[in-house]
Amino acid sequence: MSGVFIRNVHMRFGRFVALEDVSLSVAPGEFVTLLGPSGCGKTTLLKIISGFTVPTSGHIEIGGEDVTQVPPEKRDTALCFQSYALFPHLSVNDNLEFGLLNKGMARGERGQRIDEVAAQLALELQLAKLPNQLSGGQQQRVSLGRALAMRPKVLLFDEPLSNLDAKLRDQVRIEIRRIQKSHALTAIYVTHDQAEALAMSDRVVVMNAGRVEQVATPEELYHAPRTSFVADFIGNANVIDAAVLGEDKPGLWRLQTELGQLQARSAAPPRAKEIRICWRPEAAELDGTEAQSIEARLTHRSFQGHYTDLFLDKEGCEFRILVPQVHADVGDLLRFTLAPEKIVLLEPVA
Ligand SMILES: Nc1ncnc2c1ncn2[C@@H]1O[C@H](COP(=O)(O)OP(=O)(O)OP(=O)(O)O)[C@@H](O)[C@H]1O
Repeated sequence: MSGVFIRNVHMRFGRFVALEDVSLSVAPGEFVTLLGPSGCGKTTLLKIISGFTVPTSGHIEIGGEDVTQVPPEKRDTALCFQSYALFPHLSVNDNLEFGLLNKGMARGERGQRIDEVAAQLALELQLAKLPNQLSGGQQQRVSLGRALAMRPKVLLFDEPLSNLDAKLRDQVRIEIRRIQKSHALTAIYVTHDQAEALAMSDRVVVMNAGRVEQVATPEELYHAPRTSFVADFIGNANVIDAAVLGEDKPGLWRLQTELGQLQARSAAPPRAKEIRICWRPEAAELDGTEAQSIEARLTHRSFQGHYTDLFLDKEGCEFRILVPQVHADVGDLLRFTLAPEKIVLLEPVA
């Protein structure tokens, strides 16, 4: 088992800074996702870990060894791309076997590995076909199978499920996770799909414009985002500005906001006098027992099945709440409560 250590990596393309001082430690057997919007540097970082790109400065360690200058084929990693990079003249079976042959694996074991991944990825009936006789989703699964069959110390994935339909994507996600866990492989997975990142990962690295915004478990990212970027990128959040007035009791902060004075509970003190705060739409309660309440006008409602999405406005400050049931019409004034524990203190206002 090998961990990956990324230390102070910078990457410049000419004058453009693609990665700025990125550091990250991935434990052996851990599944870590790089998540962020298009162009934030996820693929560049993955290419640096796999050895296809050498960083402008900084270091990569795999299994305790500095591999920054080691070529990709000499690192025990397998990279599974979004574009499949299959050998067009080889059958599916031979594509899956290629890396195993290069590794010098015995025939019996090769056959066993291929049968195993073919079954896991529902490719048993495709083994004799050539890549151009497969659908896009099947090609993507062959590419994935090729990486999984190798069982390298570190598995690297770049949006490997982008061409699968929703149902197959769910199944393959579970398979990837099962194989990775059962062989205790270290995995680094790139996606811009936050639902995928939350569902699959031990920890998620949220990236923004070449920098790491936050590294945390999915639960932590959702409930305790550190910045408004993270709060907004992971699920839905109401983000507003607040001025810190003081500490009413230890860990209970009084804030002045557009919604009036609010109390927020946080063991860590606010990072400045003027900060952003957020809360999740489902954190508010209509008819709640909490003393801290807010009155606002309903501007739109959208029925979602087991809950209703309410859009509210208080003197120009707009926000959303999710409630299980509501008997109110657009234009009505609604009172809802918001517990201080549900309000998260974010970064200083720039
Ligand atoms: N070889 C290169 N030369 C110049 N600029 C590059 C090069 N490779 C990447 N970049 C730039 O670096 C930035 C990060 O690219 P990268 O592919 O890492 O983004 P990403 O987060 O993976 O995006 P996506 O989700 O769209 O794949 C982009 O602005 C891209 O244009």
